Amino acid sequence: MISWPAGYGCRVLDEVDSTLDEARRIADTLSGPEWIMAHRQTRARGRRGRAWIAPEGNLSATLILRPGGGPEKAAQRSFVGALAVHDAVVAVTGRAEGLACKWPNDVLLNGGKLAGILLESFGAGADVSYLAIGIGVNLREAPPADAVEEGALRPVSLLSETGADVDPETFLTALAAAYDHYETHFVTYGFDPIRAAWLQRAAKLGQPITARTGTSEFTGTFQSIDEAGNLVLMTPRGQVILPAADIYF
Ligand SMILES: O=C(O)CCCC[C@@H]1SC[C@@H]2NC(=O)N[C@@H]21
Repeated sequence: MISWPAGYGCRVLDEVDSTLDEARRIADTLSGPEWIMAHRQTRARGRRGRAWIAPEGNLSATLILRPGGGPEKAAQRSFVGALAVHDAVVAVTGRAEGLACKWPNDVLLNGGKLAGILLESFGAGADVSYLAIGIGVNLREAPPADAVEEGALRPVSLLSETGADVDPETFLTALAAAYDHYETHFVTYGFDPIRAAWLQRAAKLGQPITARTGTSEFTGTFQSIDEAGNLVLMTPRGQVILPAADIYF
C-alpha cells in the first residue's frame, strides 16, 4: 500500500482548462507543494505549444512548488519528474520491462510514448519563484497515432501495453510518493544521483539519434547528459551539447 507523502497537498478537479493554468491561479495561496489533478482538461498543452490530448481515465496532473535557486536547477526537475513517472509505473504494475526515459522528459513503454512532462516557471527576480511540473500519462487510452506530428513516437497506453487498468487517483498516489523520494535526493545530494538514475533508464544511450532544434538538425551517438542535464551528442563533426531539442530515433 503506497501512502501519500507528508507535506504535499492535493486537489482533484472534475474539469479545468489546464492544470498548469490552475497552478498559476492558486500559486500565491499555497503554503507548500501541491498536486493538482483533473479528470478532464479543456485546453491541455504539451511542449512547444502543441496540444495535449488526454481522454478521461488518463492522468493529467501538475505539481506546483517553490523550488528555490535559479532556472538551471529548476529545469533539472524535469528529470526528477521523469524518474518519478518511471518508478510510479513500476510501482503500480510490478514490472520495469520496456520502460525507458527519453531525453529530455518523456517516458516510453515498449518504444512508444507513455507520458510527457511540461515544466513552466513563473515569478519575479533571478530565482524561480514557482515551478509547475505538468505531467500527462496515458493510463487508459493513447491519442490516435495521426494526432501526433510526423516522425514522433507512437503514443501508447499503460492499459494497451500491460493490461493494467490503473485509475488516475491510484497512479497519482504512486507518482507523488516517487516524486517525493527523488525530490529529497535532489535537494540533499544535488543533480548527480538524479543524473545517474536517469542515465540507467535512458532510451537509446550509446545509439544513433537525431536532435532537432528550431534551427538545426544533428545526427550522432547519444553519449550522455552533462552535469546540467544538457544532451551530449557525438556527431561526425565533433561533440555537440544541446540544452533543448526534439529527439527522433
Ligand atoms: O508535450 C509533452 O510531452 C508534455 C505533455 C504535458 C501534458 C500535461 S497534462 C497535465 C498538464 N496540463 C497541461 O496542460 N499539460 C500538462
